[in-house]
Amino acid sequence: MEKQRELVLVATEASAPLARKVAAQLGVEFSEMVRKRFADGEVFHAFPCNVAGRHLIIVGATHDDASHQEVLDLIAGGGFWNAASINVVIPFLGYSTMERVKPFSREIPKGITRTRQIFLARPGFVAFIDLHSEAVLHAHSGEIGTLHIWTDRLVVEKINSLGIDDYVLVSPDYGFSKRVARLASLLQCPHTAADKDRYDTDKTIVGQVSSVVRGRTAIVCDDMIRTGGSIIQTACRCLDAGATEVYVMATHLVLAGESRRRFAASPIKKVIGSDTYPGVESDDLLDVYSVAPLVAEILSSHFNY
Ligand SMILES: O=P(O)(O)OC[C@H]1O[C@@H](O)[C@H](O)[C@@H]1O
Repeated sequence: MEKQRELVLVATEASAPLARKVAAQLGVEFSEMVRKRFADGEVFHAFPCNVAGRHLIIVGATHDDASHQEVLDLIAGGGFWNAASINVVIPFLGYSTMERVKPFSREIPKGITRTRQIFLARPGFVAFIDLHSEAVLHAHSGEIGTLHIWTDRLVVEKINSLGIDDYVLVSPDYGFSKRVARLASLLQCPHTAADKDRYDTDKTIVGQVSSVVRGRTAIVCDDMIRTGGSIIQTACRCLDAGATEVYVMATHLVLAGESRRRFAASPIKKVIGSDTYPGVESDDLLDVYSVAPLVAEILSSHFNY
């Protein structure tokens, strides 16, 4: 088959489950990288097939340092073995919330510097999914094709599938309210935003929510859940303001530390999110949908299939 001959789809170790789903949707085989670990922790990588003259697709979240480095290694490897083009899909971009710094803070804007490392490895095309901020797209000088994929269509399908009649979308902060307003216009439902303040690395405080939620189901939407602090507080403010029940939804389910336990103890009805963050699967707490159909569609149109 033409497509199978022209494309090679590989992934970082952690993003292989998502990459398999993308490959199935795209109608190509998933090529598992050959990996061997040395006693000192160094990792040997080899492509399982010839990539020379073929379009290499690399799927890899950069959620931890090892995966970030693996993405860089796979891009460099594709160049070394003469892939016709190197195309990267980053389902979750690590450090994406550190994209701006306060004047004189001496902070390193790692959202920018780490994204720049990816661009400097010389891929031809990089696609990101539901970025915290599009500022990172400007971390290169223009010669690389970038695409920011919004998952609006999947979110709309998921909310419609819940079968709730009267609901309000709620953003935990004003920064995300533009996206929530866009989703609300697609779903033709009301929307509102809470007022969130981040006063320390993992600590936020969320103010009151408008009475538009009274007597309705509130669906709190955000780009990511890390500790769960922002979204759980927003859910509680919705109930304080008279919401009948609360669902929460975020693309990237990081779920760090004690967050699962906090959700289990919260009044939240369901935690909904996608499979961009490695290791996330549906269970008693989580309702996970896949971004694979959307990623496959984007890749098909990128390669003109
Ligand atoms: O409150 P937790 O879950 O720790 O962190 C997630 C929040 O931190 C923000 O920057 C994200 O956009 C999201 O609103």
